[in-house]
Amino acid sequence: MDSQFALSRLIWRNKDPSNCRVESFRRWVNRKHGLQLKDYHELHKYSITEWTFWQDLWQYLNIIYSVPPEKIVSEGRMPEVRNWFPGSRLNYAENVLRFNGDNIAVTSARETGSVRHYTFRELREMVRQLAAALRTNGLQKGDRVAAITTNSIDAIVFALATASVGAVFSSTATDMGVQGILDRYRQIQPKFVFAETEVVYAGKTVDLMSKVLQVVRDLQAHGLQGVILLPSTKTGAQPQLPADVPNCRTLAAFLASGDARPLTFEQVPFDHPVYILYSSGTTGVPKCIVHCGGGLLINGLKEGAFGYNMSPEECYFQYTTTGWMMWNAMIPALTHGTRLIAYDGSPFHPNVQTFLKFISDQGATIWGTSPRFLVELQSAGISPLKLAPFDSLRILMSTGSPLTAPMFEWTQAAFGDVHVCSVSGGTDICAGFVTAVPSMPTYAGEIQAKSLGMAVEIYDHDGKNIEGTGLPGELVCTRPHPSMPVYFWADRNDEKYRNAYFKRYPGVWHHGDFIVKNPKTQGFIILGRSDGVLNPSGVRFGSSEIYSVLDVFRDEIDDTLCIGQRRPEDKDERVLLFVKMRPGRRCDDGLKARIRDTIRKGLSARHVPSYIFEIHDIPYTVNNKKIEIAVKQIVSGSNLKPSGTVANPESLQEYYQFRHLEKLLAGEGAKAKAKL
Ligand SMILES: CC(=O)CC(=O)O
Repeated sequence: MDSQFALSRLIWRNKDPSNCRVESFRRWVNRKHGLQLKDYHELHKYSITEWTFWQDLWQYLNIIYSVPPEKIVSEGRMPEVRNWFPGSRLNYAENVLRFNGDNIAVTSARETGSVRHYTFRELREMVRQLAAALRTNGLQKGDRVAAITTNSIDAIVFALATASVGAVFSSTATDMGVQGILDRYRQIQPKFVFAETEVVYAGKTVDLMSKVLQVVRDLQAHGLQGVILLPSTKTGAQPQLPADVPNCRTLAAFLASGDARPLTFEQVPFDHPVYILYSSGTTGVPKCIVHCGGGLLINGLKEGAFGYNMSPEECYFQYTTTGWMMWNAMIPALTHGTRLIAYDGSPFHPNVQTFLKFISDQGATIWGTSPRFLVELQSAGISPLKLAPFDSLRILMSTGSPLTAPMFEWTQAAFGDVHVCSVSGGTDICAGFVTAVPSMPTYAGEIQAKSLGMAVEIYDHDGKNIEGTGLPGELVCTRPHPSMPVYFWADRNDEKYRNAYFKRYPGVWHHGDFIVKNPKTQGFIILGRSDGVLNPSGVRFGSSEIYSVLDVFRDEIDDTLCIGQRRPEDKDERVLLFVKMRPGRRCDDGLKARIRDTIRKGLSARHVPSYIFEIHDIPYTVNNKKIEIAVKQIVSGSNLKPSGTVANPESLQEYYQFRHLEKLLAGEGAKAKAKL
């Protein structure tokens, strides 16, 4: 299917690839092992053939430990192999806090305009104080600490102080509803909860007190022992403490309850849990994915060093909430001495120009954003370089969903000579499977390569490797790596864990992404989630192929959603395209004809949807991912109770009418006749 690669065009090349940290590492591996690995691809091959690769990383990235590992890992197949570096003792927070000087560690900024810088020394002292208070109040290794918090210095301190004790941290964004929070925290039973009480988003002040109280009152029946309420992010005012919640204190009072003990780091095994994240299913209670400190540390350090050249000279701004894995994944940047920007608020308030200027003024060198944000910039006709120089920016990384080839081209042109890249992995590994490689060229629409140590392959339905064929298939990982989850919380017999990843291909991680590799460039294109693969008359393709060719309609179309419909009575699947129009525009027959024509020419006649419908809204998860599967299930006949992960659950209602297509179309036909 060559159409997939029609838009893959070379758009960027590093002028000095040999200076990249990944290249220094390759030369170091060659010297250490007497090898002659010529390029990234050979280094990757080594990384998935020899277990010593992980030991190389341990040494090269200077993991701090108190007891060395007895070995790297016991050889074997997934999912049994999860015990990496057995015998070792280390601490995630001790590694992350290895810098302790006067360079800025974290810039904590809010859309209200407040910007504060914290040095590594200050960060360490804040972690010390909080860890002392947590220990004084009874936090112990293995206990859980949860937060409902904005992305800020406080959240980073909560996570690191918790990790220093060997306890396990879990966070949700402040816009998560009561049910969503309880679905998560009832399962993990935190001992302490930190919660914001008043926040500002998109210019609106949001009082969180009643939501937080509902949550903590409920969690008291699930082992909660202490509640720490944060001041308003707008005014700094302290919250009113409720009389009926025992051990409820302000953050200031909680900190004051600690003592002057020095910061110590509990020495724990490599696979000791550090974070609990949640699967973003659209129905049912979320799975509680437990990640270990050693795995997220070594893999996070690897991605920072080799994907983004992180060092003390760099400043990394990842736009994220505390409810997305990118928040957890950004923290190891501190281990490189890299400054982090924690931003709380809407990028569109007071306007997107202010946000862009902020990024440039702060000197961000690495900026992580999403296709959705870039599309908004493009649609608004923004020329970023006219607003601000972005003279420090080197890397613009997009993740969360596929960045289409036209959007790659636009972004590259809009930001000039920066490394525009796309990466993909997910919550399940809190890392990337396919990633950015700054020493290699980029091609529009493509993710550059497999991440080191990740044995990514593409399987067909029968489990045959079809990676080299140019045909799309399932993204799988055939070898264990340390950032696999250690387990799911309260998952007796590992059942949910095995079902989630190993049911389809025994012994092989099935990730659920539909992916293709360009045999010419070796780059990857994620075509969508594989349970959303479109399959009319046996032709398999991904929704993002459709989204990609429809980018040309940006002036008229705000957003699109493409899914397959197959109701119990249908013999074959048909493709439905839903179109959300820009204000004042309509999806009339003329536009529908142009859409069909564009898809036919850009892809093929077989990709043309059976029906195109105008729709008011497109459902998204709170982490900005388009929800295809729930819509597919709805139009195919299922009734869904959306989970707290859906950002705009009311939007799903509109799709129920499309399960009775014939009736709907007959009605439309009658209306059209009546008009004549
Ligand atoms: C790195 C990622 O995988 C981010 C995401 O898609 O959620």
